[in-house]
Amino acid sequence: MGKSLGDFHLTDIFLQTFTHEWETMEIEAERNIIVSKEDLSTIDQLNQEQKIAYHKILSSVYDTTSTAFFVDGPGGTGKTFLYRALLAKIRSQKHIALATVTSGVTTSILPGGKTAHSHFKIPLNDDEGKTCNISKQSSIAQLIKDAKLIIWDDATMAERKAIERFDQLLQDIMSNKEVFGGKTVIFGGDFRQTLSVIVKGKKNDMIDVSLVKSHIWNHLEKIHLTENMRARLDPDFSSYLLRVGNGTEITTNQDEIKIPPGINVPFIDDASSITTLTDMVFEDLYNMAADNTLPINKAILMTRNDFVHEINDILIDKFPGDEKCYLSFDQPLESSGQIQNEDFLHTLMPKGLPPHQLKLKKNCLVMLLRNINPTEGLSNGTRLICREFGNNVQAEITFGSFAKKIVFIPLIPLESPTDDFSSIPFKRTQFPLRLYFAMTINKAQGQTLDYVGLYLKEHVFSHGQLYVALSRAKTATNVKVLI
Ligand SMILES: Nc1ncnc2c1ncn2[C@@H]1O[C@H](COP(=O)(O)OP(=O)(O)OP(=O)(O)O)[C@@H](O)[C@H]1O
Repeated sequence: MGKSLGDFHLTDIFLQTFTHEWETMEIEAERNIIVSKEDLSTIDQLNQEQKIAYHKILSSVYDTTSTAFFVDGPGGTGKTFLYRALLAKIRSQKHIALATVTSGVTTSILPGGKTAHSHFKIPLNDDEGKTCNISKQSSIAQLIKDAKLIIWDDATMAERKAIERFDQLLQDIMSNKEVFGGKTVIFGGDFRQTLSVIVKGKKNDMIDVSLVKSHIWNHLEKIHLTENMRARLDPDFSSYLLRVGNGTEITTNQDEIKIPPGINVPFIDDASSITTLTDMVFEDLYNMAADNTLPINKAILMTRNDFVHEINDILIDKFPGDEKCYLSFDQPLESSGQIQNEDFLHTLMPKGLPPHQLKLKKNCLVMLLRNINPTEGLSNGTRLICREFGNNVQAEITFGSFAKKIVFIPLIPLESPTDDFSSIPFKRTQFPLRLYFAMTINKAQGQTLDYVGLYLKEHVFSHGQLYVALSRAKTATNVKVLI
């Protein structure tokens, strides 16, 4: 059974030594990131807009006058593609470039990507103090000092205070009062895709806490990408997406956006409509199970976790092959009455945790739920195909720089999220995996999918969420929406 550091009841001195060694390993890995041929090849593929941005940013990196940038572009305009080209160029010259994202969901999309919290120890909320927890003499500070470029993707999802603390940290480490201590920093994102910055916040509350309201905003040189590279083969679809994202698509009297007829799957009843949608998206389920070389890049997107589990259960039952079912070991983190009951804990399904009953089959697609080893390609959000089952799950990485690599996923203890107030705090020991037939819209951010099924079992709470979901697809013919 896997254990966490806390299970060993280590003394403070041991814990400090362990943390120090762990950090040293992480820094060493960061300094030695291997650039894949695929990432290097992105440099020659940049479109005109990306090329101009690429050269402008590189001249800031190598000149003495450094600039901070904001790369703005609707979904699919190749922001990530541009970052990958920049990271590949700088790292291939044996320099350090740090890739940061706001949310753990998107860490796997950038090579060597880590959350801002784990990279720069930025406090996540006000209770944790006002500055980043990094001393000027530490090896992390030295790494930051040595970095030629720092990229922070999805900065539109970050609270401005976090970015202001990051600015203070860089000024302190660099002993330089210029913005970001005179370092070349790129922020990027798409305000149309901002799902929620504050829990249950209204649009104006979200704007108030976002980067645009910070004094830093005016210091950022804006770079705009406009060509939708994801949907470039379907210009009408691309224009429709932009109207949805900009809030200019015509709405009904109830402020609802009409889904074009070709995309819409009419609702008859729950069971038959789900069958229609799943058959459309996964028409080749038998081929997927039989041919372990087939790239699987499709998913059904939904608004809520419990709906996702329902669809995943239906599809794993349909997926041909023998089932392997792993049962988790669940323990409460607080001791009181009802929550002591393990059977009750088994029924809980908070976000970011694997299910109590993890049903898998050979060649089915799963998503990793934790950063096990980002420098070796195992990040939160990494997509894998299950190959063999034993004490570990043997799986193959499907996309990105580590594609085709065989990895072993261990059993680990995972705690329920602290920001999920509907759940009881507990620890689940399970493989950190979830089936990938269906996922929440939130989890799909940053991805490009060959086929998207969208099941809106309840109204999406914002145009932004609808926009994120639809804009994962490349053409209108490869999107189906069931309402
Ligand atoms: N210059 C290019 N040549 C070929 N393909 C490209 C180019 N730029 C982007 N793409 C492809 O277009 C798709 C979308 O690109 P990317 O994910 O970088 O966009 P994005 O702006 O980061 O999107 P999102 O905001 O939705 O995360 C990807 O499949 C990417 O590989």
